[in-house]
Parts: sequence; structure tokens; C-alpha cells
Amino acid sequence: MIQLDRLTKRHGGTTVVHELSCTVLPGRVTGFLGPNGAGKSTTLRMLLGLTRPTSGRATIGGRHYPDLPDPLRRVGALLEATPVHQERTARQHLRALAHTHGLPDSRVGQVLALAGISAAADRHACRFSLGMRQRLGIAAALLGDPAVLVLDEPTNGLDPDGVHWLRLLLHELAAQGRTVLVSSHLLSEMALTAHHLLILGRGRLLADAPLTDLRAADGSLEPAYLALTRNSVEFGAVR
Ligand SMILES: Nc1ncnc2c1ncn2[C@@H]1O[C@H](COP(=O)(O)OP(=O)(O)OP(=O)(O)O)[C@@H](O)[C@H]1O
Repeated sequence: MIQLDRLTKRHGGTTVVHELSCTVLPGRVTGFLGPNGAGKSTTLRMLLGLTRPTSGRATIGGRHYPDLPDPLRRVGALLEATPVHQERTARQHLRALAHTHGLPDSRVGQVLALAGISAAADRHACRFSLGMRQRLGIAAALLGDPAVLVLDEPTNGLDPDGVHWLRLLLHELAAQGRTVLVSSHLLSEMALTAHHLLILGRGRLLADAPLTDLRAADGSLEPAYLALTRNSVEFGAVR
């Protein structure tokens, strides 16, 4: 379980995340939505101990991420297309990660298969396409078989087959009782993937609701999303 308690981040005089409080429960996919600059990545970075909150708390299973023993076995994270060593193949990249974190080498083949990149495992990962890098990042997130997954825009660069694969994977991970938090701008995909939604606007929580409460009769999320974020869009075309 992930818990945010009055989580706040200020950069200079600007509050980019404002007293955010919510609970992300296991057993379902929670979608994290919001306009550009709403504070989603900043929130996820605070959750993963990469940015220090100005105030408030973000915990995973009751602990701050940096205090977790064996973090890779507890939390799988994808924040941006995985940076990889120039000379390493995908397999070598995952092996190095497994070795550093005391994970069995056998897990590498399993996550390569799970991510659908077994056939490319021995190619240099620095030459991977964006979608393949995303798949490699997801494979890395799954390496420790973690109970919590935090994925920032994992559909970026995935082809339609990849988007479909990811949807089924996230559903399966949630059905196994894991906590799955996933940010995205793809409303139609979130309408098919998420069971619960958090919507952020200008750093404030605009909605914390089951998908069924926000979905229109035709299954679309767009009307509710646009209405909720109407006054929170910072970067938009002038109409
Ligand atoms: N290190 C920083 N210093 C100053 N401002 C920052 C810093 N990091 C983020 N910001 C600002 O914080 C705000 C929130 O950014 P963030 O990346 O969290 O938004 P987001 O919801 O993930 O956006 P997007 O959907 O475009 O990825 C933005 O206005 C951004 O410019």
C-alpha cells in the first residue's frame, strides 16, 4: 500500500505539489492523471526518494522508500526510459541489476520473456527503440518480483500490441494482489486499464475515485477529466 500524507513540494516560491493525501490500495490498477506540469512526476519522485518533500510524507508499506530493506524486491519503478550502459546488452543490463541487488540470475530470463524482449536480449540496449527501452524498463521494474509497482507513463513509445500487452500485464499484477500505480496521458487507455483514478491539477488532488464514477455512458473518461481539470491546465493552446 502506498500512502501520501499532506505531501508538498515547493520549488523556489512555487508550490508544485500541494498537501496531497491519498492511499493507493493493492489489488487494483490506480491511474494517475493530470495535465502537463500538474506534479505527477514530482509526486512519484518523492514517493521513490528521488526528491525530498518540502513537507508531508510519502510511504510504501508504512516506510519511506530510502528506508526499505531490499527496495527492488518491494518496489518496481519505471520513471523514464531506462538509462543503460553503452556497451551492455539488455540481458547484461538486467544481470548487472540483479547482481547488485542480490537477485537470482534466473529471474533475468523470466522478466525478458514477461516483457516480450527475449529475442532482443543480446542486442545492445543503447540501440533499442523507445518502445523496446520501455519494455526493458518494465522488465527491470519486475526483476525483484515486487508487491508494489510505480510506473510513470509506461505506454510511451509502445506500439498498439505493446499497449495491449501492458494492459493485460497490469491487470494480472493487480489480480495477484500487488499495488499498481501508473501515470498516463492516454485517457482511452486508462479507461480500459485502471480500476481507480487519482487526478491531479496544479499540484492538488481533483479526484480520487473508482473509474466507474468518472466514466461516461459511452465508456469515455474525457468529459469528466476535462471538466475536473478545466481550471488547472497550465500549458494549453489559446482558443
Ligand atoms: N527541479 C525543479 N525545479 C523547478 N521546478 C520544477 C522542478 N521539477 C519540476 N518542476 C516544476 O514542477 C511542476 C510539476 O512538474 P512535473 O514534472 O511533476 O509534472 P507532470 O504532471 O509530471 O507533467 P507532465 O505530464 O508534463 O510530465 C512543473 O511546473 C515543473 O516545471
